[in-house]
Amino acid sequence: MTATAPTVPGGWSRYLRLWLELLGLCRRAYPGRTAGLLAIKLVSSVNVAATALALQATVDAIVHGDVTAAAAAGVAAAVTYALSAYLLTLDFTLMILMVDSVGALDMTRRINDEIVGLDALDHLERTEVLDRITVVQAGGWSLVYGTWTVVDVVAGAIRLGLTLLLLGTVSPWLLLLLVFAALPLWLDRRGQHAVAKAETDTAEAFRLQRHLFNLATEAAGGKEIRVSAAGDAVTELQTGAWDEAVRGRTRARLRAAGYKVVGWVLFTAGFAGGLVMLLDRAARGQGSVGDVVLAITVAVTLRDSIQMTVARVSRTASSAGVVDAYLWLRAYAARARDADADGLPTPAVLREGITLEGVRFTYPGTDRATLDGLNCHLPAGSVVAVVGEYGSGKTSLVKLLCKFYQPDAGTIRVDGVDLARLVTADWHARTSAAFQDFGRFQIRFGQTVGLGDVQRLDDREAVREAIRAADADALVQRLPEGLDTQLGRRFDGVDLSEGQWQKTALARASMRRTPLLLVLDEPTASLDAPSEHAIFERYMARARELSARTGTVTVVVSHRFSTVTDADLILVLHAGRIVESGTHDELLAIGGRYAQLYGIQAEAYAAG
Ligand SMILES: Nc1ncnc2c1ncn2[C@@H]1O[C@H](COP(=O)(O)OP(=O)(O)OP(=O)(O)O)[C@@H](O)[C@H]1O
Repeated sequence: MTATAPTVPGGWSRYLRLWLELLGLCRRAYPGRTAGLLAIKLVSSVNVAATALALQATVDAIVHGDVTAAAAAGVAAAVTYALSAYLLTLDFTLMILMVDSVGALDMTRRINDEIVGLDALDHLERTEVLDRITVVQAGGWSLVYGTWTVVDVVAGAIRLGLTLLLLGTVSPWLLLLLVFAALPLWLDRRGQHAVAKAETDTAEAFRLQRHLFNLATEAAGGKEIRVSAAGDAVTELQTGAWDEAVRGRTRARLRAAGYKVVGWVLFTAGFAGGLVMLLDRAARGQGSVGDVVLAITVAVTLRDSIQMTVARVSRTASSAGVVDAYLWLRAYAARARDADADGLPTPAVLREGITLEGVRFTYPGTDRATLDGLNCHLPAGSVVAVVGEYGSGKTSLVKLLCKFYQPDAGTIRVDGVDLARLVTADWHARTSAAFQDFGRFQIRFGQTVGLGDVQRLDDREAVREAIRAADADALVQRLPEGLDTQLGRRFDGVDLSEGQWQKTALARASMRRTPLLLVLDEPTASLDAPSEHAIFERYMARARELSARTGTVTVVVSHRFSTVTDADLILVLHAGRIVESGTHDELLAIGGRYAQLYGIQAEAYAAG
């Protein structure tokens, strides 16, 4: 995926399409409730005019001495007035139900499916994507709420239109109130725009604050913070981030409030002028008494109508920040998926292997290449060791092989086909990997292993086989309920040591039967020397077995050189470049960097 931002097609129509789509979602999930809500909003919007007309008829009937007509119109006025209050309560209750169910449940699932479930990893390290995910995840419900607010705006506009129509029948001059009504709307929108921008601008500071909070309260980071007495320093950093975020948002909210006050002052002036004119007409005996009552009734409710419409438009505008972020993320995800849609199938078996040609890679948001000028061939069926000092780029190289990122330049070929052209999900389905920062899935032990091949998640025999491959049989035997043991103390389960968690990650990586790429990134970093030895022996045997079955390339990353001496090919990385490559014996014979570092480590081990 390229680093450029996606363009979201369609100006205003894109909002309209999304609102209609979300209304469709509500209709499919709750047809009765959706129809009910639409009906309530429509009836409410015409009800005010009905009340005003009934009052006008009542007063005129009284003036003409027609008691029966006056009583009938009076009852109609009372019923429509009571109906307003009843509909308001019903509307509120149904709205809450709708937003809770569709907004919280269905939208969260959608957001996860559409955006968070992207196959690549680079989006999780791009701030422009992360900022939007922060906004959307916190406000998924507001997408649905915003949609219904748009329906409210339409209903409010109908109500406002009817109100103005009735006022126009009394005096066309009263229609000027429309101009005064538009001013607060426009000013309020400007304020909301500033607030939405401030929310996106400060999302990073909020994320930092949450990260620091989690760091201090979760067991892993919390231990180190307590031992190093860094609690105050972390709190200070957290307060700083919080302060920055809140200050930005408060400034924008104050500006928005200022716009609102100015808008209301202007409207109040216009409204007062209209009332003076009405009183003048009444004093000069123009129109019926009923007309005057009608004008006063609707003029009084006009204030409410406008206030409600302004509030709804601002609510819609305030959810526009979330809508924009959501549409941007959808376009981003669609582009990523489109790039994959025409992808080529992953081969069933590797025949030649994986070839890197002039590969350069720079992490998103950084300006220095982490890997540069990588040229090498990883033959099908081989065990390739990648060694080098800390930070030399070993893990970055395997991330490229796993297609989590795209190189900035150069190509990675799989049996001659550019890896970028293979369907990412298919390539992932044929990749097995245990990473250095392995996941600690706090579910049942059997599941944490079975997740390595979801199709065989419940295949206990397959899970047991993977456990044996990772030399973790003894660990399972010690667990109170074996494969069914719940992991993680937070869930009333068993906590594992670092080495034991690493073994579960290794077992997970052993679930797939036909991977084309098997990545073991520092697979024994948390294990003791005997376990390390046993694991390497088992993995060399497994690599040979996979090699015969599917031509799998096994890539082992290690900075302990002694563990990889049996590899078919050793790549020595230094500052993002391959500086030497060959077998252990060949590299020793060269007497270069590998030989030097191997010698130093062997001495250190002997001394230890
Ligand atoms: N997500 C990232 N964003 C930006 N820079 C990164 C990221 N991950 C790694 N780097 C940088 O890339 C360089 C290579 O890191 P990498 O993890 O590939 O090295 P490594 O050889 O695997 O190191 P180690 O032996 O410590 O695991 C380092 O300078 C690191 O800071």
